[in-house]
Amino acid sequence: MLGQLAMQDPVPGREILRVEGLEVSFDGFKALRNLDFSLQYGELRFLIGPNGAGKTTLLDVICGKVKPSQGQVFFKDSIDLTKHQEHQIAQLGIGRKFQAPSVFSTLTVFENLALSMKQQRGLLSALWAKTTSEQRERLHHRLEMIGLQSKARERAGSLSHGEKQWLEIGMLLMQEPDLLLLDEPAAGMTDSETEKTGELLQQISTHQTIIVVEHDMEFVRQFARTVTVLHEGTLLREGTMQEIQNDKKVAEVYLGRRVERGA
Ligand SMILES: Nc1ncnc2c1ncn2[C@@H]1O[C@H](COP(=O)(O)OP(=O)(O)OP(=O)(O)O)[C@@H](O)[C@H]1O
Repeated sequence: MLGQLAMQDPVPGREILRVEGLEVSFDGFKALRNLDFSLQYGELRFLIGPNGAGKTTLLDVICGKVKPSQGQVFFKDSIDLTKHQEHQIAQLGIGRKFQAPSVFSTLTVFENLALSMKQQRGLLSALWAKTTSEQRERLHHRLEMIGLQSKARERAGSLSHGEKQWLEIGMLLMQEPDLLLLDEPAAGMTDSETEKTGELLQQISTHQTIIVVEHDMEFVRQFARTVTVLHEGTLLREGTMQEIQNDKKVAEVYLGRRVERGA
């Protein structure tokens, strides 16, 4: 059942995700309230908002980490994610990456990717089993995509912070998710690493859909097509970065600060 649903073909121009009337309550405090949000296949959507706006909570609900007190989250039209557990949601095709990279530092880049392949085998048998030529092709394709071909045999622990982040994105891609949820993927990166990360996200979004929670407004300005602004647990504005930057209400909720890098 889960497998069948996960194999539905993406249809560009249609919704992959629809959130309706979402409410999340932590001991009576509403981190999300009456939130409606939708996303089309192939979007690279940036989610911004001041601290405590509810961005992480929204990703937590989508991936099943947090259960809402009200509302629904539909994936691919008919799958209500609120009715599924975290591991089932991962199987359905939603991958989550947290801010800090978590790679196996004593294994090589290649081994990290190989271990992450969508497969039925356990961790150890996956490590020792021979890869098929089709799998090797997929691995090399992802290595090339994340720009780590020349470092395939190096231990992941020796990579720079930026390279570890790309490796983790590559590991996520080995699971072939239809929707990726990324939490500040460029945090702590150098300018050139940040640029490469933006290009990588754009490349990924030619085949998959991405939601990025981001605080770095320069990064958002450079790579966002559509930006969603959350404030106090609900949707404040949605539009291009230019529209968002010129919006008085958005400027207000950022406490009068200009919407600048690190805001
Ligand atoms: N497990 C929890 N228990 C109690 N309150 C929580 C919990 N998780 C989040 N909150 C509260 O819910 C609100 C929204 O938090 P959330 O982390 O989603 O915001 P955010 O927009 O991601 O903020 P930031 O940009 O600072 O990460 C905050 O006021 C936060 O303190």
